Amino acid sequence: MSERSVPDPASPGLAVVIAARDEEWLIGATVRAAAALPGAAVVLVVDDGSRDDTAAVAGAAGALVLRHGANRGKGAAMETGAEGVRLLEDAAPRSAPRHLLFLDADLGESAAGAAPLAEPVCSGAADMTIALLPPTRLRLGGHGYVGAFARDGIRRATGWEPEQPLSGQRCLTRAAFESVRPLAAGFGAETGMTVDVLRMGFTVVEVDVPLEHRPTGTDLRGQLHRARQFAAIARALAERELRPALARRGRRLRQDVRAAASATAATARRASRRRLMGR
Ligand SMILES: O=c1ccn([C@@H]2O[C@H](COP(=O)(O)OP(=O)(O)O[C@H]3O[C@H](CO)[C@@H](O)[C@H](O)[C@H]3O)[C@@H](O)[C@H]2O)c(=O)[nH]1
Ligand SMILES: O=C(O)[C@H](O)COP(=O)(O)O
Repeated sequence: MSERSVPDPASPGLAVVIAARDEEWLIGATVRAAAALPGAAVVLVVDDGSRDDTAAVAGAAGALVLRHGANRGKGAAMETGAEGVRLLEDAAPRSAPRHLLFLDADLGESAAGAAPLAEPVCSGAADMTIALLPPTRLRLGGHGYVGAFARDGIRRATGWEPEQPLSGQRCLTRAAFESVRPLAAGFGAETGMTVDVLRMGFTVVEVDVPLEHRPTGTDLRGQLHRARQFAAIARALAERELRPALARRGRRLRQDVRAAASATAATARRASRRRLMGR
């Protein structure tokens, strides 16, 4: 897709990135709605190893499409999308890099409601926004235990408690995005990103948006999906709680090595003095 002109030349504008796996039914409507968002200069779909016609449908709807030959998970798809945006900008340099607006592929026409998500980032009021979907549309499937787990982990790591921690509909500046790469793997990406963005001192706000996404069911497939989310979030949180401990351990190790090295040098100096005096 060719890049469309941004109405305000002084504004960085938006690059919409959509990770999609087996989304041929909704991706076309999502892409068309995303392309019509104010400031959306490019819509980039990352087909994450789909087994259906997601890539072709997205391309026909006007998106630029990048493909993973095999499924690599949501976090990797988001990173591929951001890398695609960077390559586009390298080819046509701009004064300000575009903000990234991440949307899921299953929003369909409701993606048209994502505009308020970008406003605080475009105005400089926030470095990252997270979408708050209407609760009636959100709560259709399970017991919300995956969300509760992520929420609790983010609060323990940062002191901030998001209402909808899993939400992948989010907008952030490139500076914020670049500072938190690499993202956590798979469905841990959002939880890890929120922790890292906050720890880097960036501002995060949740924004009400009238988006609708496909609810996760309560059948076996739905519960396995939740189990995968849970495992990825647990990993993202464990990595983040471990990092300061590892850094502390690393500092201690370096101190011990330095101390041992200077003790060895002192012993060698003493031995050499003794040898000289003995002569
Ligand atoms: O291996 C995968 C799996 C999914 N997706 C895409 O990721 C998005 C979210 O996946 P979905 O199956 O709809 O998961 P949900 O449980 O509905 O997702 C909720 O929870 C996820 C984190 O656990 C967030 O990424 C989503 O934004 C949030 O709506 C969709 O566009 C998928 O096509 C991929 O790109 N690769
Ligand atoms: O779709 C989602 O956001 C997750 O799979 C969690 O779903 P639940 O809140 O219905 O358990």
